[in-house]
Parts: sequence; C-alpha cells; structure tokens
Amino acid sequence: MDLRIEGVGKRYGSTAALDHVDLHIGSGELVALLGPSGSGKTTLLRVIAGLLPADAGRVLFGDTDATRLSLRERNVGFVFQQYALFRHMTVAENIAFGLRSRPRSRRPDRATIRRRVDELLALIQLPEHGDRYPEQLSGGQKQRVALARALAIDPTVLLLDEPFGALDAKVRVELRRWLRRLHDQTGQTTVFVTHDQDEALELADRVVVLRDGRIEQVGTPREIYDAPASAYVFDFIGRASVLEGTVAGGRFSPPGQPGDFDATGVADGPARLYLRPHDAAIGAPGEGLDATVSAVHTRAERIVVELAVAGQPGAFEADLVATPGIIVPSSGAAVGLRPLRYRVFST
Ligand SMILES: Nc1ncnc2c1ncn2[C@@H]1O[C@H](COP(=O)(O)OP(=O)(O)OP(=O)(O)O)[C@@H](O)[C@H]1O
Repeated sequence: MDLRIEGVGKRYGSTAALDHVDLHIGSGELVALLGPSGSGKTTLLRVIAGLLPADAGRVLFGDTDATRLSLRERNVGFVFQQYALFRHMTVAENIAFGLRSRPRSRRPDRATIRRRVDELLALIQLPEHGDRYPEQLSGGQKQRVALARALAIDPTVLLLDEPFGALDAKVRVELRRWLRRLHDQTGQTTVFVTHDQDEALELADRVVVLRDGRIEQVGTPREIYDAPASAYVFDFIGRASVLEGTVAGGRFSPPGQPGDFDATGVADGPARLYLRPHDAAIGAPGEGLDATVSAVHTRAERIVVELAVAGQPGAFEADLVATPGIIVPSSGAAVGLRPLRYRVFST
C-alpha cells in the first residue's frame, strides 16, 4: 500500500504544526520522520494514522482518499513510545486483541487467531512467551510484543512513534537492527518517528527531515548525509565544522585568508562553508588556510584536532583517523587547513 500526503496543514492556535506537507511513501518502504522537538513529526504521524484531523490537504492510502476515515477504517498498525500493552492480558491475548475485537462478520475463528498469534510470536522471536504478562517482560520485549499486536491486523501501514525512545542505548541499537530485518521479511510499508539521526540513517530506506512543520529534505540516508540540501540539514545530521565568509561569482572566500572555494549556484553575499570534520586535511603552514591547533582530543578510533582558523570567530574541528604511525600536530602548532569535501550555503 502506498501513501500520499498532499498539501497537509495542521494549526494549533497561531502555531503551524504542519505547513503544506507533500510526501509520497512507496509501497514496502521504511521511512523515518526526523527532526528536532516541535518540528511536527508526531503531528504528521497522527494525521497519517487518522488520530488527528488535518485542517487542510488530503491523505491517500493507495487510490482511496482516507482523509476523513478513522484509525480503524484506515486499518493502520500503531506503536507508541511507551509500551501501551494491556497489563491484565497475556502476551498472546495482547497480540490477538485487534482481531478479537473485530465485528463478528470480519472476526477470524479461534483457531485462525491462535495460528496468527503463534506466527507473530515466532516473528518477534518470543515463541515461548505467549502466556506471560507484560510485567514479566523486558522493555525491549514489550516493544516487540507491541509491534506484533500492531501487525496482527495485517495493517495497511505500520506507524511507529519513537518506538525505542524509552529503551537504553544498547537495546535501542539491537532493536533497530532487528526491526530492519523484520521489515525486510515482511515488506510492510512503515513510517516511524525519531529525533535520533543515527536511528534514522541506519534504519530507513528514506529519511524525511522536518523543520517547523515543513519538509526540509527527503532522501536516502546517503543523500541526506552526503548532500544535505540546506545548512539546517547539514547541521542536524552528523557533526559539522563551519567557516564564515562571502561568495562572489560562485567562489567562497573566508576573510583575510588565501584561497577560495567552489560555491557554484550560491548567491553573492555572506555565506558559510560546511564540512564534516573528517573531510579536512591538516598539513604544514602555508598548505591551505592559516590555523593554529588549540587542543587535541584522542578518542578510540579518531583524533579530534581543535583549530583556531585565522579570521574565524568560532572553533573548528578536524578529525584524523587514528592509524598506526600517524603524525598528530601538537597543541599550539601552526598548520595549514585544507577543506577536501564541503558545501557552501548563503546565510
Ligand atoms: N495538542 C497541542 N496543542 C497545542 N500545540 C501543540 C499540540 N500538539 C503539538 N503542538 C505543537 O505543534 C508543534 C509540533 O508538535 P509535534 O508534537 O508534532 O512535534 P514533534 O516533532 O513530534 O516533537 P517531539 O519530538 O518533541 O515529540 C509544536 O510546536 C507543538 O508545541
């Protein structure tokens, strides 16, 4: 089932939680809605689910206009951040709930429901846990049961609102890899909300970056990381080092420094050059921009060199890969800094 969101808007008083959002989600895709707190992720997910009416625009499920249909009519599977399992029901009863509560005419018989529950218990790798109660499960196991419960109804789409938000970091990573494998098995069209860029980049086929209720960029994780469409996306995804300067005739120059950099297509005027810390090379003084090493931080697999670049207001970080025999500049040393891969945006 593919999904189309066309010109969707949602206001709360004077706040535009969603502002003219257009998005197509292909059948079988796993899509992440990513953005900082308040960017509209949850509002968009709830509008897709039918939990919240849109003020403007349409939501299409395949060829069906679902804008005015309820959650139940849309037949979506929804998983909340906090495991919303029924505490007085066993795991198997929780999973069966959506099927058992269907009107009699559409309710499968007992044996079919039992078979479906067994299949789902196997799928979430908890085959022996059907008779347990939620309080007898770990946080990660509860979220897997919540997912099985959402899948039990053969949903048109699976919608997950920060599904791993309440879990500790290690379990989060395990579960997201598990979810990716599960998705590869089921091919279920899935939309999930996260504010964790690692989670979005690792898990999703495509990432939708939201900002103040608008879509800032949609792309594959690689596109979002390697070719951010704006300074906002560059800053939000991964680490960024920045040089201030000006663009004239498609070239970027930092003030008072030799050399200029490609800024094709960027309007003349004040601008910033953004790069990933590992996309800068440090050489001898005169080989690139004049800079002084202000600190060196050694991490497990990389060395972070903090630089004061002449004429620049802020600190600049360049990463070196910690390979054997690497020459690390010492604090106070004068060096030449060369941006290798970068993007320039107007300010
Ligand atoms: N019920 C509400 N009443 C008033 N304003 C709301 C309501 N729900 C959301 N908002 C506002 O709408 C905007 C978008 O909120 P939303 O919850 O969709 O953001 P989010 O990206 O999911 O944030 P978070 O990561 O913090 O959950 C915010 O400015 C928020 O304050």
